[in-house]
Amino acid sequence: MNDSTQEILKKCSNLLQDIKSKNPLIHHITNYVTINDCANVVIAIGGSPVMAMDKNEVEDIVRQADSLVINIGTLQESNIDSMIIAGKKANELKIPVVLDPVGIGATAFRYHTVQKLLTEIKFSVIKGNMSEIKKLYGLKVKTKGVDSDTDQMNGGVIAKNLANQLGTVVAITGKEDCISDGQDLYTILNGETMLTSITGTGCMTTSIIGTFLGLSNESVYAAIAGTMLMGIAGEKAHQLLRENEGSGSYKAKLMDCINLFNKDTYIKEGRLYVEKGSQSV
Ligand SMILES: Nc1ncnc2c1ncn2[C@@H]1O[C@H](COP(=O)(O)OP(=O)(O)O)[C@@H](O)[C@H]1O
Ligand SMILES: Cc1ncsc1CCOP(=O)(O)O
Ligand SMILES: [Mg+2]
Repeated sequence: MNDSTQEILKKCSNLLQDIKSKNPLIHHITNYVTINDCANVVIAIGGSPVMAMDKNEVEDIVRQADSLVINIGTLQESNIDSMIIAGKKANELKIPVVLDPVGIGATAFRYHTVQKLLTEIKFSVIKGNMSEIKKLYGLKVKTKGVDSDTDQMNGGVIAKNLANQLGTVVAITGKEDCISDGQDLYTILNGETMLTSITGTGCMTTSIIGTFLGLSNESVYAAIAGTMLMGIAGEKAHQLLRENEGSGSYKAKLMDCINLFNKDTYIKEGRLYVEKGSQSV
């Protein structure tokens, strides 16, 4: 691990402490499958969630918020205007916005909505699984609902190129997580296959990134800190599983590990690989 890796882990650690002391408010326009889990992870790391979707109130809510999470998991026509109103207001007020394009490859409706969101809103971070980011990048993908493509090949190149194209930070989750601001590439080796045995770990990762964004003006560190937190917590939760305990117990332990994640955890457990811009990926 080189110095710059250590510095980044320290930065993640400091950001987490800031969340705990400042309690940022995170506005979500999100899906009804994982909404409660997303609210709980935000609280577990020290933030304060508010879920508000109606177009009559999103502008008032986002004004009070430190960041905005837009997640299209159960996209409905009525929420598209809300997303655009909230996103534009957030941009105007310089409140960071993160997008999770859940299941973008599953329907034309989701795909065209994301294209519209991209023309109307400037996102600080776009976080998706491999299928979602490949679709956004214009590749042909095998789509099965909101599930991810297990082929993780070229994740680094895709993250970097897409981040460049869209002028944002791109975070791809999977066996390895690839994060890029278009210049540097950060690969997170933390993670645990059991994270895929419960729904919502991707959405929760996005909400955690959103919480970090509420305090950091460097989006790439918010994306690293948020993504790595889920990977490490996933590993720790797995270590705590006893015989005869399955995905239900894993979910409860995951929430505990997210809540008990402390300032030293990044430094002790973080497995991060950094490739600076001049190095080709
Ligand atoms: N094969 C895997 N091995 C280890 N960790 C994984 C694996 N697949 C996904 N993860 C982790 O699970 C979490 C959710 O990622 P992912 O499954 O890609 O998102 P989504 O739930 O949106 O499909 C992330 O923390 C990611 O690092
Ligand atoms: C199952 C499902 N269906 C629509 S949204 C959703 C949750 C997706 O959560 P994640 O992207 O974290 O797996
Ligand atoms: Mg997802």
